Amino acid sequence: MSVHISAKKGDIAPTVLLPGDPLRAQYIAEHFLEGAQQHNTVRGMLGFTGTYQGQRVSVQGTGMGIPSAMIYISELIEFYGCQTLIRVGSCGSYQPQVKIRDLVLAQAACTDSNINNLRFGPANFAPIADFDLLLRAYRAAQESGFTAHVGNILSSDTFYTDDPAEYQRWARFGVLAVEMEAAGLYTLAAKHGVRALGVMTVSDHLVTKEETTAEERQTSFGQMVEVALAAALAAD
Ligand SMILES: O=P(O)(O)O[C@H]1O[C@H](CO)[C@@H](O)[C@H]1O
Ligand SMILES: O=c1cc[nH]c(=O)[nH]1
Repeated sequence: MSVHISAKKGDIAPTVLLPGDPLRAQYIAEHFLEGAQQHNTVRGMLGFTGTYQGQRVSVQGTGMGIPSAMIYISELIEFYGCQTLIRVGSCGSYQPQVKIRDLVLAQAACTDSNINNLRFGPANFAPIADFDLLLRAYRAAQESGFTAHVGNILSSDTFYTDDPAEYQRWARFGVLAVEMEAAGLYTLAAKHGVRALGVMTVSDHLVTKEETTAEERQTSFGQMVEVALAAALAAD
């Protein structure tokens, strides 16, 4: 086992879906995977491995925020040898055309986190998605008739901000939406030479103030998982 995951080497598939919420990991295992076995309960950060259309897939909760997510992602890559990591999360829309329940495929992820300032000093590193995964996810969404927006997002260190209009600075530069982990995922994928993508569902809207209900989130959430699985397995 690694420090935060109790699975044995080999128990986790090379392809892993990464929801922030560990109970979403359980939901995905129960509704999308066949023969899913729980591989982690340490700190309640549930992880499961099963098959999807005959191919092994794992799903591992990451917790909220870049620091928590980077712990799990580091261990998945360095200890378990995972090669394809796809975040499946919720996000808040910054743009009127990115509507509630739409999908956002994060081509790149800005961040207000200090992770890359620590590495690169005054220069900036641009965390980006794996192009192949991104293309396959977009095509999968199109083929299924799901509305998916491709572009830049913000991975923020804060969920609650002092200034509710702060998002407009990012929105003016075309940033589509905010979440809290993708920049950490993309940075670690670049460091280790593995593939990563963030597929998000818009759960709330900073412009219109709309929010999804729990039931709605479950329905659109299914689209996000379908797209992530199609992209991951088509690329294998
Ligand atoms: O729905 P998840 O995957 O947790 O993602 C989003 O939701 C959490 C905030 O509520 C943050 O983790 C953010 O990135
Ligand atoms: O991080 C997040 C996730 C969903 N919605 C937000 O506004 N922020």
